[in-house]
Amino acid sequence: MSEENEGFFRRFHETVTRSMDDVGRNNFANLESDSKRVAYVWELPAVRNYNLADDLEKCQTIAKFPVAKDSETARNFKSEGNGAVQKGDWAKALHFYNQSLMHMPQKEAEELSILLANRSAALNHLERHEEALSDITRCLAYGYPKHLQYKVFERRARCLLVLKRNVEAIKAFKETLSALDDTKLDKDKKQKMRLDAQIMIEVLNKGHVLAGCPKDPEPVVKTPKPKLSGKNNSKYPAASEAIQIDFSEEKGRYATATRDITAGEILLVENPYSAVLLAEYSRTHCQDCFKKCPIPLTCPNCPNVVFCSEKCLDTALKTYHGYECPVLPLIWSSGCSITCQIALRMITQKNIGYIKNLKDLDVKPCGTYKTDDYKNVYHLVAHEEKRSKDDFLHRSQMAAFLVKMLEISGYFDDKPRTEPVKHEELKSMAISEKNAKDGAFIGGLVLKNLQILQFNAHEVFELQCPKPQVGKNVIKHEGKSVFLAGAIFPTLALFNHSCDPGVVRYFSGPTIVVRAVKNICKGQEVAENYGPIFTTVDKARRQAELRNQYWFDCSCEPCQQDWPKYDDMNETYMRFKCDSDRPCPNVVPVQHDCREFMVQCGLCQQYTNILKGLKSLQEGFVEIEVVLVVEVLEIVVIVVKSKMGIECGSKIEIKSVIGIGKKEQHRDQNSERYLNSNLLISTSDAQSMAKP
Ligand SMILES: C[S@@+](CC[C@H](N)C(=O)[O-])C[C@H]1O[C@@H](n2cnc3c(N)ncnc32)[C@H](O)[C@@H]1O
Repeated sequence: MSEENEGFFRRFHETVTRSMDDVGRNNFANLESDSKRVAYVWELPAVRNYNLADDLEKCQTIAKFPVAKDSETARNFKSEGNGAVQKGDWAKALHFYNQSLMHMPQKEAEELSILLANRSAALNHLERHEEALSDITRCLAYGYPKHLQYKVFERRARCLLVLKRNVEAIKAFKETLSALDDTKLDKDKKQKMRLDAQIMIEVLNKGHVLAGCPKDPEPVVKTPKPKLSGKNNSKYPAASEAIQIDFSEEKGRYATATRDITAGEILLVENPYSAVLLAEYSRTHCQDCFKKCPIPLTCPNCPNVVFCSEKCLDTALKTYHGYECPVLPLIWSSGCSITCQIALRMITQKNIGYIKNLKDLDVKPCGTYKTDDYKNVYHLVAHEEKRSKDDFLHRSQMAAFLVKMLEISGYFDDKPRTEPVKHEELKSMAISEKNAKDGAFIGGLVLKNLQILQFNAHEVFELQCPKPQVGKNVIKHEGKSVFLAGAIFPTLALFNHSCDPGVVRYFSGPTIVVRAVKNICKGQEVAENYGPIFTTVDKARRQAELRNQYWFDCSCEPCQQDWPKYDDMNETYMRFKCDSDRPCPNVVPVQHDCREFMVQCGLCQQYTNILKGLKSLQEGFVEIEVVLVVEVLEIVVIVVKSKMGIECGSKIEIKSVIGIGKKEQHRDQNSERYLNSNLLISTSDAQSMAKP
């Protein structure tokens, strides 16, 4: 990939780093706070004189992200939509109207209203009546021309009829009648429509009385929110009361079971403190709740992001998107990774007044551990004491760049800008004098966020599940998890890793759900999975990955006892933990045709009774090949192969599940469970982050 395609941040980083001599580097290394580090970067001549406008001219990726809406592009899409209507291709028409709406500037209110009316027609034909109704309301709000309104009122009435909302339909037919007074239709047509509407009102009124004047049915209820099994923990409300957070010098904080936990229990349901959608999904998924948006609402100012509802649009505009909107093309084109975008969102989601009021951040918070309290996030592991000066320098440059973007966005003036960024504003990467103090404080927070996210961010997945194929004794699911966004979950971030984890994660929008996948006894650790697990990755690689990415030496059971991977397990012998009186870490291999029940350990020479182990195997073990997620919230296990006399195709109780998804997919996903967030630059999408 060419340097231009990679984004311009790398060039900025290299230029600034090269410009520093040993004295400058030493001065930087001696700085003691994050805000001083970022302020130092802005003082460097190479940063003050850095002309980003020059870089942008060379940057090819910027062309992918238009900075403003454009009526010509919008009108071209609209004509394509109208062409598709003439051919009766309503799905294509919907696609083009969506595109047109995305690009149409807000000042073209009448054109927007016509587009929405056209889209409602397409939706009605595609039998998406609820969505057609929403577009009709929107088109009227935009000022749909009076002489055409009879059309949308009549469409509204027909949609309501299909949805059996007859009382509302009567009202809509009455609205059609009054709107017909304003039409330019010829007399006969008008008369016919009037008669049709009157007949419908009469028939519906009679039917309504005959049926005993029932109320209209309520609109369809959305998917219920996932719920914890049992009560919430009073100190950590996102977690169940079955979990507590302990501390040790060598492992920091970690979760343990306060009582026996049964496989399948939901142990944590948490909203993210911050979450950011990957750029490649910004026009297909809601920027705020990550739902797929086949009928998008668009940002009034930019053509780059979509929303699923007025509620999400409103939330985003009033907070983070209001500020990010004018600089998003710059941020995406810089090539910065999703982690850097989360570090920025942790600021933009709150206004400058809130951020400036954050006091005594270094005092450890006590009391209830709330997910939306920045202080809790601030105290997550950042390993500052182990960082090199080069690491700090690189992150400080990223923080300086991100805060410069904030300045351009109007964040410091508490007023989101609406006009596109001008090239003159990019002739220096230093922050202006008037924002120096606030800039240093916020820069310090962004730098801290970058360090925290390195160890605590999660990837958010969307489960894509096409219809299952039902065959003889087997239901085949081709579902796959797609990496959609990055997020930080403050309570889940307190769970440590084990290569034989006790839980799995899945998502309902940006909300994370954590379920036990095995029985966990009271007092035992409830461990997460940071990526490598013993079933698929050998010990040396697991240890290297965990050391490199999370800066700890894993001493979990599979690492201590060097458990074999699935593929290396030998069917001719079984392995039993040495069960002698003395604590012995050995695993005793037993041939499958062994006739003894007391076998001797090669390490401690004591005897282990293997009958106990065999009995628990018989009770709990089945060979599970397929583990499915049904409607995201329910885990169901279907046996397709069993050595234990369980019928194929039957549903079984979960005793021990190693993950969600097909065995193969589980393997693929595991390496990507956590963001590779020690990296600041991503080359294309966040999946293929390149080393800085
Ligand atoms: C997401 S945090 C987990 C919570 C953290 N222990 C705390 O005190 O906030 C990740 C960090 O926890 C520590 N950690 C996680 N799993 C560990 C383990 N199995 N053994 C030792 N340290 C671990 C490492 O320092 C790692 O960088």
